[in-house]
Amino acid sequence: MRASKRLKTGFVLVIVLLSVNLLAPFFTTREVALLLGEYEEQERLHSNLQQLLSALKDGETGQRGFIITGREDFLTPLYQGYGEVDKTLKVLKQDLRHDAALSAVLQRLEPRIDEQRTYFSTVIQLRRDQGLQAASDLISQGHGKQLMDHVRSLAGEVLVVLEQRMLVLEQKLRAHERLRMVLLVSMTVVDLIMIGLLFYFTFQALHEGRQVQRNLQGLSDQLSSGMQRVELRNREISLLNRLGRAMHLSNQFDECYQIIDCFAAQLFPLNSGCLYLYHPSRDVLERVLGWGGNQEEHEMFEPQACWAIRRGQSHEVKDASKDLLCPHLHGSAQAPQGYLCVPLMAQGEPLGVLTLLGQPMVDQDLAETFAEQVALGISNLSLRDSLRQQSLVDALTGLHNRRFLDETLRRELLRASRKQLPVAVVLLDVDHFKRFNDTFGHEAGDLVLRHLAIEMKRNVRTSDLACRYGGEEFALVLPEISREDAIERCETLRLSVTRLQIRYGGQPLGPVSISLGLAWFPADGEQADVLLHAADTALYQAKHAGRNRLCIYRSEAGDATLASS
Ligand SMILES: Nc1nc2c(ncn2[C@@H]2O[C@H](COP(=O)(O)OP(=O)(O)OP(=O)(O)O)[C@@H](O)[C@H]2O)c(=O)[nH]1
Repeated sequence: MRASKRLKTGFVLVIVLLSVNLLAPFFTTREVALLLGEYEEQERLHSNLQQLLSALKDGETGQRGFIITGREDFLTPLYQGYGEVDKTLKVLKQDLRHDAALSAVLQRLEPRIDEQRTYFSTVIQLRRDQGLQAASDLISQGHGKQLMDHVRSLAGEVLVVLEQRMLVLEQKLRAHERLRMVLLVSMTVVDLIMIGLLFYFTFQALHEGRQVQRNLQGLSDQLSSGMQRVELRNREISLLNRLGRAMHLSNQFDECYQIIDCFAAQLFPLNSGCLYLYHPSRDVLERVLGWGGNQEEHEMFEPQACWAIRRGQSHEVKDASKDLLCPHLHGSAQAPQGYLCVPLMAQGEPLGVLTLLGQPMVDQDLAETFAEQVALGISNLSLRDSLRQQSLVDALTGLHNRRFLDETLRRELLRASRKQLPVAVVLLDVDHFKRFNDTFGHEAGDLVLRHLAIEMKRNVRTSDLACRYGGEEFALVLPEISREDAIERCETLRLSVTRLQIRYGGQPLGPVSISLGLAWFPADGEQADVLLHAADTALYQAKHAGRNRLCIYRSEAGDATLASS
């Protein structure tokens, strides 16, 4: 039973007991009052009878006084005593009319009193008439004494009965008194017990109330900390979503690393961290990003130096004296305090590792979700970059394609314009290329194109651009080059092509030559299409002039100049 319920029951019991406490004395007191009334009645009867005897005695004394002295005034007590006796006798008869035993005694007593009164009257009259001697003689016969003794004996009978009754009533009164005391004491004890129990239940109820309050407070605290955790989780989820979206929109790795840096600082504000990615050679991991002041970490390390990479799962170190410390973190000031390495995986392939250091330890689930997002973002970016590279590279020759040329040439011209530097644009075409196809087959023609591409790459600087412009036509963009150097470069290429000895299926394909047209920025045009058109015009002129030569565009004449033959 709960304390509050016990408390209610206790209150009801106390009210019941208090009611009994009030009623019990009422009943016992009423009983005692009745007994007392009865006792007083017996006592009054007893007293009346004593009074009656006393009056008779007074009367006898008065009668003796008169006999001895002869003086009438001695008779006054006798007359008064008999008056009193009559009155008392009448009252006694009235009071004892329902008491058969005592009424019978009274009925026997009354004639005796009357007889005694007659005897006294006779003696008194004799004294008056015949004197003292005659009265004394009569008295000395002892009849008067006998009458008095008889009266006393009858009155004594009544007195004894009354005294016995009074004794019985006294005993009853004492018994009632004892009962009342026992009741009083026991009720008091029960009351005290009940009050004690009430105190106990009240204390229990209060204690239970406080316990309930503490429980409620605990629940409230749990709820509020749960809400805080939910809010934190929501914030983390929102940050992770934003990280994913931002990485998806990013086209460059540097920008992508900045995004990771920005979100890592918000998700793990109390920790520092590093992001390592596999080098294209895949034999080492390079640090591409670090945040939170951990510059003492290694710039690169071998895959074997990280337990997370070796095991293919997160590696957490809470106590450096008990857990395995990754070798790539040897010498780190923060790592012995605790760290977490999470491998970055995409489509089952390891991309790198995320290392989070410092106290408090990061939430592993959050770190792994973050690592998943980062791996996905980097993997997508790599894929997009690779697709973009593929879309800008010609599959046959490995040179950039025309689309790349269009993008790059515009940028190069802007840069050259800012710096006021020249740019040479060259278009070149294999002479009588159709013959290779027709004579040896299309694949042989492809082979010629691939050899030409190799020669082009060999003869340009890394800052130059060699592209397949379309079909058997190619382009060169040579920034920051003097006119002489550009002509020399074209000539070197043309001559190297003529020295080619290409064989297809064991069969020599014969001599290969190219024709080239050169236009000049800014002299021949400032726009890409204008320059390309000028170079094409010069190329046409080279073909027209007999092929295997370079022609330079002449803008003022709208014509091209032969530079070589
Ligand atoms: N094998 C091969 N042939 C190609 C490719 N692209 C274009 N061609 C062929 O190259 C030939 C180009 O020939 P033409 O433009 O008539 O001129 P040409 O034979 O090069 O003679 P010139 O007047 O010296 O340019 C066409 O037959 C095309 O089909 C390619 O990728 N591979």
